Amino acid sequence: MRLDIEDVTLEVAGTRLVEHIDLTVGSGAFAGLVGPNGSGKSTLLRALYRALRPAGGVVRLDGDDLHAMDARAAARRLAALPQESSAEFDFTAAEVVAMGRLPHRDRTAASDREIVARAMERTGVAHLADRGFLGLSGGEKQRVLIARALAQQPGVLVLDEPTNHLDVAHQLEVLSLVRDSGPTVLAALHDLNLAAAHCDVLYVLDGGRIIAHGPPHDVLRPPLLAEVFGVRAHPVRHPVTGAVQLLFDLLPPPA
Ligand SMILES: Nc1ncnc2c1ncn2[C@@H]1O[C@H](COP(=O)(O)OP(=O)(O)OP(=O)(O)O)[C@@H](O)[C@H]1O
Repeated sequence: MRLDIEDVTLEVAGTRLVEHIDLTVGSGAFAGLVGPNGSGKSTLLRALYRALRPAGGVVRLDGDDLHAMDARAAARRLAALPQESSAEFDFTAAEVVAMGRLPHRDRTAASDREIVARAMERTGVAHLADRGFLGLSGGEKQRVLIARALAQQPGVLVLDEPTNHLDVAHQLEVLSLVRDSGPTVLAALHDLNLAAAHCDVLYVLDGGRIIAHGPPHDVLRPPLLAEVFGVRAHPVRHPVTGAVQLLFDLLPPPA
C-alpha cells in the first residue's frame, strides 16, 4: 500500500508545528523519518494515526484520503506504534496483541488466535502471553505492541521510535522483522545508524519542514549532519553489510 503525505501542515492549539510536508513511501518500502529533538517527527506521525487532523494538505493511502475514512476502515489499512502508549487496564500480553484484530470484520476466533500467536512468535513474546502487560519490562512491552501492530495486518505501519527500550539484539531483530513483514513502513528513528542500515529512503525533518530526502547514503552526509544535528560525522562502511555507518564527535568550536 502506498503512503502519500501531500503538502501537510499541522497546528496544535493555534501553533503551527509542521508545515508543507510532502513525503511518499512506495508500496512495501521502509522509510525513516529523522531529525533533532523537537523537529516535528512525532507531530507528523500523529496525523498518520489520526490523533491530529491536518490544518492543510492531505494524507492518502493508495490514493484514498485517510482522514475521510471511518476509524475502523482506517485501522484495517494502517497500524501505529505511538511513542508513549498507555494501557489503563492490566490486560494480558496476548489480549493486548489480540486487540490488533478488532478492526477486521471477517475474522473468526480460530483465525484470530492463529494470527495473534504468529505475531507473538515473530516478535519473541510468545512466552509472555499470560503475563499482565503492565508488569512487563519496557522492551517486552514494546515488542508486545509491535506484535499487536503486526496482528492488525496493516498495509501501512507507522512507528514512532520503535527501538526505544530495546537492547541491541532486539533493536536489530525488530527492525529486520518489521522490514520483512510486508507492510509499507514509516518510522521515526533517532539512531542514524539503524536508519542507515534498515531504511530504503530517509526524510530529514528540521524545524517542522522536510529539508532533505533520498537513500541513506545520499542523505547522511557530514555537511547535512553538521547543519541539522550539530555533530561531526565520519562515514564508514559496515564490513559485513556494506551499509554506511557513522561515527560521531562534536563539532570543533568556532575559531
Ligand atoms: N501540544 C503542543 N503545544 C505546543 N507545542 C507543542 C505541542 N506538542 C508538541 N509541541 C512542540 O512541537 C515541536 C515538535 O514536537 P515533536 O514531539 O513533534 O518533535 P519530535 O521531532 O518528535 O521530538 P523528539 O525527537 O524530542 O521526540 C516541539 O517544539 C514541541 O515542544
